[in-house]
Amino acid sequence: MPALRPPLHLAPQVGAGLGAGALLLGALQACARRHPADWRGPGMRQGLVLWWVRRDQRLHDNPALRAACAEARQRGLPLLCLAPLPPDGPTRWGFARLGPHRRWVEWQSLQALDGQLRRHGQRLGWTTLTPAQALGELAARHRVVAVHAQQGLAPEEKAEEAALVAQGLPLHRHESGGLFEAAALPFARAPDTGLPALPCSFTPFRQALERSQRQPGSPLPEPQSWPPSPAGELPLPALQPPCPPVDPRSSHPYTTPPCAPGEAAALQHLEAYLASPAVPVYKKTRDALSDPQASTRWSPWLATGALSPRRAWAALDAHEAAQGRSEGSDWIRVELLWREYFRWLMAVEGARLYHPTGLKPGAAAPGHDAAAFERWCQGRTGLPLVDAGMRELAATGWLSNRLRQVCASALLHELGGDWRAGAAWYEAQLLDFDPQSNQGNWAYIAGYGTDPRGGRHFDLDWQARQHDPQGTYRARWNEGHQP
Ligand SMILES: Cc1cc2nc3c(=O)[nH]c(=O)nc-3n(C[C@H](O)[C@H](O)[C@H](O)COP(=O)(O)OP(=O)(O)OC[C@H]3O[C@@H](n4cnc5c(N)ncnc54)[C@H](O)[C@@H]3O)c2cc1C
Repeated sequence: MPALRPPLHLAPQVGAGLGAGALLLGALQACARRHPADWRGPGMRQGLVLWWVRRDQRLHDNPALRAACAEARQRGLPLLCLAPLPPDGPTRWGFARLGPHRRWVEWQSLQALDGQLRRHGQRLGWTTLTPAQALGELAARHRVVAVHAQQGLAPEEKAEEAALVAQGLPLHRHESGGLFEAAALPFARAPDTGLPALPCSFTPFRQALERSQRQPGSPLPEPQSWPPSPAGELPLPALQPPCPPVDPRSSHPYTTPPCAPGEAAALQHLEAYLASPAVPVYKKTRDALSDPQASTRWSPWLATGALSPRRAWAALDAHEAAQGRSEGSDWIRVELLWREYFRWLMAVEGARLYHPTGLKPGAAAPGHDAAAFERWCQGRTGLPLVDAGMRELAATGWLSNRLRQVCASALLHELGGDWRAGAAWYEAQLLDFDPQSNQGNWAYIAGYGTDPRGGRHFDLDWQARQHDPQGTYRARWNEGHQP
């Protein structure tokens, strides 16, 4: 086996942290030089099976991982688990695509997955190269007999898959990350794509599911038997980004164990939340601005895939079986169905969700006031509730659902900003960034999505009186700041 060649291209280096470590294949090469035997093992000559890790960073309920393990074992080949990091680089709006909180959380989530895999004699390799670059490089040196991966939904994810297929890589896509597979939905499916004929808004989607009485599939168990990892050391370059300072006001301190990224913390949190008295009152508390018990806080783990939504749904079933159904448990399911709806909307509409007028081609295109957008990002709009929210987001990577709506509405309606710029800012900042939920919610509020009322304009004074009557939240985040 020849030593690994230098990478064809290196991912762009943006700032410090992960961007500065865009050198996996460089490190692979160095590793191969240090361990010349490592990448010449019989397994590698005969071939290998790959699990391409995407937004499914877990061992439980993971069809792609299970298929990769089964195929590797059946063929007697090693399994390589490889995770290209999320795309980084400057956005068209003038800021980096990965903000410091998300960057660190993405990294920690992979570290946690590596820890889980090591319990089974496996390890995780990662790269800041694109999937096509990284897997192409691998395939140039090793016989990659199969690549198993979670099926992508967003246009960028689909383009990544197309680039692998164009290189002749044997890609197997697995539906995962949602509650339902396409075939289990109660809607007709397009013969060419297999995609469902989705109702035009959320309520008929939910009602059709309720009428059909269809339930999400049961979560799959972890793989029972594991193939060997490729012989020798996996290249694990030291890419760790700096840990952002923990703001003592954070309501989701992701550097502390209960909120830490990864599957183990996700499952512990799921259990703890459902064992708490928070579930029955969820519908009444969910709009709170900063109380960590007010809503489930499952989204950061759902976003990386450390938690499967089917596992969360099944845990709710078990909770109800033991403690009874409640308004709160019903409503958590409704919210999980919102997530599901936006997944299918992205699958069906794809790139249209990124057009200036989204799903409303005849509508007036949004304007954009760049200076006002900048003030919005920095929390200097002079609108106290919005400024407080935007400061919390920048300082902690978290924002309650209510404030996500309020701040989005203010950007669009008070500040004349483009909804796509707002969506890009949330993408960079949110710990729980998820392409479907983010783009779908932004389009909805902007009136370019599936809101039957044509978009939302929140009355800021009313929102402040209703959700921050004493001004505590505004004081917490605005004190000491000039607008
Ligand atoms: C403009 C805007 C952008 C958003 N961007 C994201 C995003 O990038 N990632 C993300 O996960 N959520 C996003 N949301 C949805 C929602 O704000 C978060 O899912 C929720 O605040 C997460 O907190 P939680 O886990 O405590 O939610 P809960 O209130 O406990 O809800 C339980 C789960 O249901 C799902 N859910 C709840 N509300 C929504 C919703 N409106 N749309 C889709 N799914 C929902 C989430 O998976 C959530 O974890 C966005 C909402 C808005 C208005």
